[in-house]
Amino acid sequence: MVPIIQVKDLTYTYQNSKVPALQNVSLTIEPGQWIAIVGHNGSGKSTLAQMLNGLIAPQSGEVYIDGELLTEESVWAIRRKIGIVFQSPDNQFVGATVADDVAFGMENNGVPRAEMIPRVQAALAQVGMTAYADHEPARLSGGQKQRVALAGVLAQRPQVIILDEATSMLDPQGRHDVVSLMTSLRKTGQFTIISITHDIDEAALADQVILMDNGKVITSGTPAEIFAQGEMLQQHGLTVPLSEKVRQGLLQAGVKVADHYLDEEQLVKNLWTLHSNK
Ligand SMILES: Nc1ncnc2c1ncn2[C@@H]1O[C@H](COP(=O)(O)OP(=O)(O)OP(=O)(O)O)[C@@H](O)[C@H]1O
Repeated sequence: MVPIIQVKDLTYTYQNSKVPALQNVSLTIEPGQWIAIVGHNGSGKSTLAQMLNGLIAPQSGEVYIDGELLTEESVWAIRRKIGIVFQSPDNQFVGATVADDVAFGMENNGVPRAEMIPRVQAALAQVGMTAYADHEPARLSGGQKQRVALAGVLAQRPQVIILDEATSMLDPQGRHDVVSLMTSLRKTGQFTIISITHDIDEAALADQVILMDNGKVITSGTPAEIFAQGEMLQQHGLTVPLSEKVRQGLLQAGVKVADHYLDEEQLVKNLWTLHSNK
């Protein structure tokens, strides 16, 4: 299988900075996966995301999307394969109505008008925002705005969706709505989802977690593999999910919980089984 994303030895230093934002970053992402990229502020996550769709060109190294090398010539075709939803719900709207806004990316890509309408409708249905098609984007809640931004990306039928801290400015309900949407998009198997996040509980839902620090990839693995390394996470300024803290606390107190990472639901089941078998 051709990896959907392959990054080889990427290095980048911003013009006005002495410290590299990315240093020899290499990684391979298989299609259909949900990847969480975690790391504390300034670790290089957003720079990497912008490099994946050619918003920033690498100073050295290579980016391959779906087997194709990202170059000045290929960047426009490749951008159609990769949609990004950014952090701020307020800075990504251009249309007067929600429907106009969802259509905007397709207009830029020269999709015929007759094709645009059903694609807008389908994308709005996919994010549960059909009833808001004629609303002004500015009047929506933060979570609704991010769902509309995601609809704009979906309407372009990308292979990869990057969410660059797309839930970080949302209230718990908005965050929950966007994360549920990501879960349902994953189930379709049609997209590779790359979520850059500070929310470790959100990262726990991913298939793979990539930990970055100081412009480097420190480690990657399943959430279970990564969260079992609590000390290492702390060294890089991150915490472990609540369920893992509870599990470790219980182990220390002599409770015979499972000896590996469990998400909240699995931990509750594990404790219930222990209780029932007493
Ligand atoms: N436009 C810029 N000009 C100069 N330096 C920059 C610029 N953008 C980012 N940097 C620097 O590059 C490094 C990586 O930043 P980047 O935004 O990629 O990290 P991040 O992990 O996404 O951080 P955050 O979680 O805060 O968004 C940091 O040292 C940052 O200060």
